[in-house]
Amino acid sequence: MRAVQFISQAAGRLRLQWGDYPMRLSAYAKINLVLAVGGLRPDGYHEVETVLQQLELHDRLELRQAEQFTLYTDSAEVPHGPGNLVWEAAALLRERFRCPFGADIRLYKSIPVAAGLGGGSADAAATLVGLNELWNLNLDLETLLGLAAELGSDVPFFLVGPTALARGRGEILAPLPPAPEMGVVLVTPAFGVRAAEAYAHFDRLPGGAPPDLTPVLRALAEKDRYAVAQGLFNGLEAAVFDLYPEVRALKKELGKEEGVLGALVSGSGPTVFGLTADVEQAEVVAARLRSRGLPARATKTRGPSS
Ligand SMILES: C[C@@](CO)(OP(=O)(O)O)[C@H](O)COP(=O)(O)OP(=O)(O)OC[C@H]1O[C@@H](n2ccc(N)nc2=O)[C@H](O)[C@@H]1O
Ligand SMILES: Nc1ncnc2c1ncn2[C@@H]1O[C@H](COP(=O)(O)OP(=O)(O)O)[C@@H](O)[C@H]1O
Repeated sequence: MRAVQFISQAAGRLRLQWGDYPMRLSAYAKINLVLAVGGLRPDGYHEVETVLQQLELHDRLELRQAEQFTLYTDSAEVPHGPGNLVWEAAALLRERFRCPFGADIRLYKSIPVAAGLGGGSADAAATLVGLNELWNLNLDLETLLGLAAELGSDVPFFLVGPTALARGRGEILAPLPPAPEMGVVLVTPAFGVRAAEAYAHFDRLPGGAPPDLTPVLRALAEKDRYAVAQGLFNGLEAAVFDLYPEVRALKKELGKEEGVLGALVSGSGPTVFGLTADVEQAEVVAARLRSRGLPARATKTRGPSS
């Protein structure tokens, strides 16, 4: 892993601001522009090669020093204690570094849960960064990346963003040039899909040809949003469609919309995203879809300094 390359970028990746009290962080969602899935490994994970891109859509966290450790969240869809990735990240730090400290953490969810948008992973990464500051642990990025990988395959990416290539089970990162700014329409059905379920079903289906990542990597380097949209690929998509045919229908609907340059299921789904030239176009498309009763929202890609 080229973790060292990321050290100087660390703090800027998660928007981190704290005055006297409390510390506030934003935890940004992701989409997978490309997700190539390889073989099942002896440890139960699949080899992947994926281009991850952060979005402006984000959860918010507030942290402050306290005697005990407590977690409040405004979402009824995530655990309010153990099992919440915020709780798990804090527990890992406390146990590994024998931290005697407590904290009150408030988590305000905006990223849909179990939607393929990496919300839990983003929250976990933000918690690692926030508590590292709050508790003065002085852990370097390489250490944080290792802890992040223990919490989940996608968590390390959220320490670096906004655009990266991930390999292995998702934890081996290489930076990529930030994507050109694009509008993103998200259509998220009311049900969730677990990553384990999508990968397990992938194993039951016949394998396809592995995609060539070169066009998307070139498109990112050239900041060519049309070529990025042309290169979209998700190896889990067929499994998600097979399990949930309504997701295939949603992708068709979104792909037909004027102004949508390309559409794809994000990660293990069920969110389908559509790329547009800018956020204004994404808002127009999302409003049109909402007027037809579809659960759509607009956001945009996150850039290096946003
Ligand atoms: C599919 C992806 C695409 O970015 O994300 P989501 O769309 O779910 O957010 C990731 O691979 C999900 O990453 P993450 O959600 O962190 O997964 P983990 O908690 O590490 O693993 C959950 C389960 O998914 C399966 N898994 C995960 C990653 C991987 N490379 N191979 C796998 O087979 C395993 O069954 C594992 O037990
Ligand atoms: N802070 C959190 N936010 C979202 N989901 C969480 C969180 N903590 C634990 N989870 C659990 O993690 C699972 C995956 O959620 P999420 O990260 O939103 O989805 P995905 O892996 O599809 O991107 C869900 O079952 C959810 O209950």
